[in-house]
Amino acid sequence: MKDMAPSPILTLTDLTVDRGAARILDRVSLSLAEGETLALVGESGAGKSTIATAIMRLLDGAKVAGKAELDGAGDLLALSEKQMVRLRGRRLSMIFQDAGAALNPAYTVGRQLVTVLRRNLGLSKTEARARAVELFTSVGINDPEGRLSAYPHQLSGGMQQRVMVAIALACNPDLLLADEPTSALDVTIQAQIVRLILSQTRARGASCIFVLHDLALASQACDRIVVLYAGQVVEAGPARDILENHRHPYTQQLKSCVLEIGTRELHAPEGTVPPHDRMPKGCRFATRCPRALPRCTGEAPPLTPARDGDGGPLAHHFACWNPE
Ligand SMILES: Nc1ncnc2c1ncn2[C@@H]1O[C@H](COP(=O)(O)OP(=O)(O)OP(=O)(O)O)[C@@H](O)[C@H]1O
Repeated sequence: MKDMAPSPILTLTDLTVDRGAARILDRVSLSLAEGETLALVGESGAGKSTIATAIMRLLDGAKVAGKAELDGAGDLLALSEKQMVRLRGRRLSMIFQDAGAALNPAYTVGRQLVTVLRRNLGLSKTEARARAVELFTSVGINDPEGRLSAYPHQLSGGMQQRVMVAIALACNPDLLLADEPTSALDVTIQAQIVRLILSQTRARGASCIFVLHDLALASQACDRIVVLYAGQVVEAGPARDILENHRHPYTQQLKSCVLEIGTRELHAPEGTVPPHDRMPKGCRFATRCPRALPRCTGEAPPLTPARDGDGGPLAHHFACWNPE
């Protein structure tokens, strides 16, 4: 019988990142199916951006171990910089938190987009300009022809991020990494930009890893959620399972914080994350966990499937000795 499971476009195996004595990411494994959107959630410092940046091979001054296999390209962590240059933009693209800082202030946004199109797709000047107008239209930029000659500072934050989305999607990448692309924007336009990124990636059949703070938004917008705590995956699975049938007490805390405060912003649960260079040997969440048992401080819980016999990398799993 033909296997109908979607094939993974990206598989991370034991991705580990050290900065000096601090272990920022600890054996993170996850898989992303073709055409799937996956949200990385967790409070500040959990390592979400580090995962995205490690996949792009844009981490400076860190020691990276493990594997990041992109379908058809092999282990990204083992490729040369020259090979990575060929993949960035074409197969992998990233949208950063602050579009204002990511765009070059000295060039018009049209020139920046046209350059990407010409360099990666080998289009002529006229073809690239026509394609740039189409892309600006698809990301909801009014007067796309006129806006091509604007400098970044002449555009609002929301417009700048739309330009970044157009640049990131210009070469139809297979995988888009969006690192909290709305954190520098007004609350009123945050959801619009998230929806725009997801609709545009889905329309192109691309996969997307979305770094988000907001568990509610992640569960509405994405297919799967990975919850990170202090550099480790504590729970992962289909978005609905994570929202409605989560097993890890940290996921519960993330969810109740949002619900209690009644905003769309993720507020950190009480207490603080242990420092990276002094992580406990047991469960890292034990010091803040209302369900902690003596075992939790002595022994780290392994990731366990939430349902018997449900062991695939895309299934719901969690790491806890005393789950909800
Ligand atoms: N360039 C750097 N030098 C030193 N430490 C860093 C650097 N970048 C990140 N870190 C540390 O790595 C840890 C993980 O950071 P990361 O930005 O990946 O977390 P995050 O979950 O994305 O948080 P946020 O939501 O605040 O962006 C943090 O403790 C951070 O201080």
